[in-house]
Amino acid sequence: MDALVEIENLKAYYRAFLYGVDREVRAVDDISLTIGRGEIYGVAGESSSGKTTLIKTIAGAIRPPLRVVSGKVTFHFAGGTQDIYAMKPEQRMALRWLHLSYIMQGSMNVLNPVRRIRHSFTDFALRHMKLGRDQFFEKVATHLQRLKLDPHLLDAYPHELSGGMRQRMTIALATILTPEFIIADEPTTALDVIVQRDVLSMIREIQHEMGSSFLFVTHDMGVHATVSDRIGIIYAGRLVEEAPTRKLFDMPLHPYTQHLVASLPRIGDVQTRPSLEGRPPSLATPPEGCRFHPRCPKRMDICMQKVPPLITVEPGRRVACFAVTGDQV
Ligand SMILES: Nc1ncnc2c1ncn2[C@@H]1O[C@H](COP(=O)(O)OP(=O)(O)OP(=O)(O)O)[C@@H](O)[C@H]1O
Repeated sequence: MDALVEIENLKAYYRAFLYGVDREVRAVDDISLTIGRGEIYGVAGESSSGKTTLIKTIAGAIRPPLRVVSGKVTFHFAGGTQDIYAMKPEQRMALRWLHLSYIMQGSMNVLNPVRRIRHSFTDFALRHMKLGRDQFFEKVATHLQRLKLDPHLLDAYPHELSGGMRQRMTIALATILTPEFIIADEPTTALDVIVQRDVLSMIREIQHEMGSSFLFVTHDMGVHATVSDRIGIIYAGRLVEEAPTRKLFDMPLHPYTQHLVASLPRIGDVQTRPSLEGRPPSLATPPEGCRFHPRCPKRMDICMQKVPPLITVEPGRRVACFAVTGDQV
């Protein structure tokens, strides 16, 4: 695989005062993964598992109380290879929009609610394009048409568009400079199912036509099944399984992934799906050994004592579970 982004042994903790005690919240705890050129890498996990913290840490958007304890993030963009933590803040800013862009859940965060949409395009993209205004807007119109959006919408205010249309416009904005890497954080969570389908197929088309890589974060396994090429499953700040999407759904290996896949609704279902007992642990006081062991139906003694390493069980497939790999450390 031709790597675009390499994440090695990344640890990022928050400092938090909980009940008067100074603690570390281990939100990203020793994560290593590689995002290939032109692939959609999905990250799944339940609420508070560390997905947003992982995104912030990869993008180098780190502010107290979050700090990177150790690890490395390397981008292999067209301009060369960059170690994100060795870069100055202004160098990191220079990557934004041109090489790396974001699609977030709330499109209103990006589109200025009191200005016509065309201003958002000039604010973010004009200076990077080195074009006169007329040529710039010609290019924007072509891009919108390619994404099946009417260029006249540039004269609208964001509130005049439906939620789905606004999110599509945000995606057009995030992709106008054909960035190599796009981070999408729950981009369809607030949309109804039909609109969600449109937005997902738009993301797929962009990936196909522009060859961009995506880090696509959502808790929704149904969305991952539609859009992601590979999936990394995060539980309590750790990557517990990684596999190509089809394999992950056909034969999930980790008991937590098995639960996620089994709880997806299926047409014709008459039975309710069994829920997992217990709750995810506090990341300030996670359990010893495997963090999933208190809820795991396959728990063994070793799981309470040792952290299961993420082991490659076949090419492109990794899992951190003693029940699958045995004790290989
Ligand atoms: N500013 C902060 N200070 C302390 N702890 C924090 C802070 N922000 C997040 N956390 C903690 O870090 C952990 C991971 O949070 P994060 O937001 O990354 O999870 P998430 O998987 O993105 O959740 P969600 O899907 O609900 O957004 C949680 O335990 C959360 O409480």
